[in-house]
Amino acid sequence: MQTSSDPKIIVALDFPSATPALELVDKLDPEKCRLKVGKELFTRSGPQLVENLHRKGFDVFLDLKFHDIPNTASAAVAAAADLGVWMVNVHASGGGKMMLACRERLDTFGADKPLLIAVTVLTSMGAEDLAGIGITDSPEAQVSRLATLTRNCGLDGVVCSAQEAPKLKAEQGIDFKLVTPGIRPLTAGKDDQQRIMTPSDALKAGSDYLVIGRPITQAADPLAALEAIHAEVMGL
Ligand SMILES: O=C(O)c1cc(=O)[nH]c(=O)n1[C@@H]1O[C@H](COP(=O)(O)O)[C@@H](O)[C@H]1O
Repeated sequence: MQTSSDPKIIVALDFPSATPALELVDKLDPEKCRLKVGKELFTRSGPQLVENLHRKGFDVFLDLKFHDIPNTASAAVAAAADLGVWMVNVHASGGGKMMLACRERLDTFGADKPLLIAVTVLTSMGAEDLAGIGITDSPEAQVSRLATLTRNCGLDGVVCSAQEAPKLKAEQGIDFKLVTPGIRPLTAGKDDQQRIMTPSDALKAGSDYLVIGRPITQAADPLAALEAIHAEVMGL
């Protein structure tokens, strides 16, 4: 499923339960943003909440970052497709066999299947964090490696930092979708993110979709925060 417009902003509904999430959602316009349901909210409120968001007219990115053996991960993305979500993700570090199995399984769903994307290097990680898990390449090099693997497995794009977007667009081509969290307006704090960029700079760098959570959800006036970001990116 997809709305008629193609909103670039994906609001991360990182709330502890459905009630505060829906309080915000009821003020939002599905023509201006999409919604992301992640691990916390899905674990509490599950498929019923996703169905509710669909009834309200929103595209949903189900962000459960599957990372498992090919059989289990591909069954999980099929369950996401049954829910009718717009986008679903896996961890590229789950490897080529896992991603190929997910691709093949989703292809059985025909034209309405969700976009399938892979997380490269989490935007909360820097070079030191990578070294801690035995990866001595820079985040940029590791993102490129995982993006190439992802594209070779036929996935639709990757989750990465907007800092890597120019390089990835050049390497992977214009149609390979770049979904970028770690978006911070100049006035917002960094929180636990490391590889960050402002909304307008991210779009200029080549991001296709901006994932934005706390700068909107924790703002004193979330709707005003979203409107300000929307105005910033619409001017581009
Ligand atoms: O897959 C994601 O959405 C994701 C990948 C990544 O590398 N970094 C990242 O922050 N995210 C998600 O994007 C959102 C960012 O939220 P804020 O940091 O509050 O804007 C969170 O819901 C994260 O789970």
